[in-house]
Amino acid sequence: MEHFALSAPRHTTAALAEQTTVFDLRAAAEVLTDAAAKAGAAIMSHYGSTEGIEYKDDDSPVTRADRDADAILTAALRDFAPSIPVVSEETAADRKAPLGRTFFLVDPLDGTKEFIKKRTDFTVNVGLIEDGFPCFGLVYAPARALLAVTIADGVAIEAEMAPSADGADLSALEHTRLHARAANPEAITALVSLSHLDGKTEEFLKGFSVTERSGAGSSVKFLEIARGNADLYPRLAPTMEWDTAAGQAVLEAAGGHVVDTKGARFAYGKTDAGLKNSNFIAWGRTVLTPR
Ligand SMILES: Nc1ncnc2c1ncn2[C@@H]1O[C@H](COP(=O)(O)O)[C@@H](OP(=O)(O)O)[C@H]1O
Ligand SMILES: [Mg+2]
Repeated sequence: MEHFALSAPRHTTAALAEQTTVFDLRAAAEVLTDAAAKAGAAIMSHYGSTEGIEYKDDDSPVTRADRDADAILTAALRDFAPSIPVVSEETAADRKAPLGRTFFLVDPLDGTKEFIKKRTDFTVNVGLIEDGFPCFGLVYAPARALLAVTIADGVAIEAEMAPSADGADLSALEHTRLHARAANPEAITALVSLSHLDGKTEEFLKGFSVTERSGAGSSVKFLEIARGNADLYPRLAPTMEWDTAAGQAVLEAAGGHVVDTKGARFAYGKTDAGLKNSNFIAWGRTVLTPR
């Protein structure tokens, strides 16, 4: 894989983040990589523990790991960009309240079911929405030491990064640029939710020549398409905006696509729907229609 230089200057103060009318994506990537390493360490400190697991209204679990990681990420965002609203899975009290043109979406631990089962497919997610679409995303799978983050418009990288309570320096990480692959329509690799697979998704997959298929939890599915390891992830079952914003940003910067069932780019800020997503389909470089 091609190496990509990380040469832009470091800006870490709130003042600098907000001086620019075009959001400083590079600064966001640095600050959030550091916060993700810390959040990952907090999550891993609870790995394998069954203490403090509660269940939300949609029956999805929330653990101490979710809450600790959320506190680290939201504090980092408030410090970095105090005037940009932060909507987090754990703290979004009123999901119907109007949001401005720009806001962060945080899912501190996506794939909580997989985390509880002590699998490795769970992630830390931070996305930035501008005018309805994700323009920045960070996805971090601490149990895989795998970081993916957008560092400039249309550029996403992956790096090996161990969780660390001391944080991390993005500039010091060895990294490669992410490129989604072009699909062979006769041999599609599809990814599906491990915990929320449904009949509609099974039906949809019959429209394509799927020769390989695997189940995974969390935004790892977006990541595997962005890494060029799979072609298709149909999601015809409920998710929330914070589940998908970061993964979509990374995948789009890698040359992939996330579309709604009409083929339009998947959009955000759906406060009328309480930030619930409608169905979507994630693709690598090639978007196919069912045969
Ligand atoms: N009934 C429901 N309504 C809204 N979102 C749901 C849902 N059931 C599952 N989800 C979302 O789907 C995510 C898991 O997706 P996957 O199955 O691909 O791993 C969950 O993320 P969390 O694990 O962060 O709660 C949760 O937000
Ligand atoms: Mg989630």
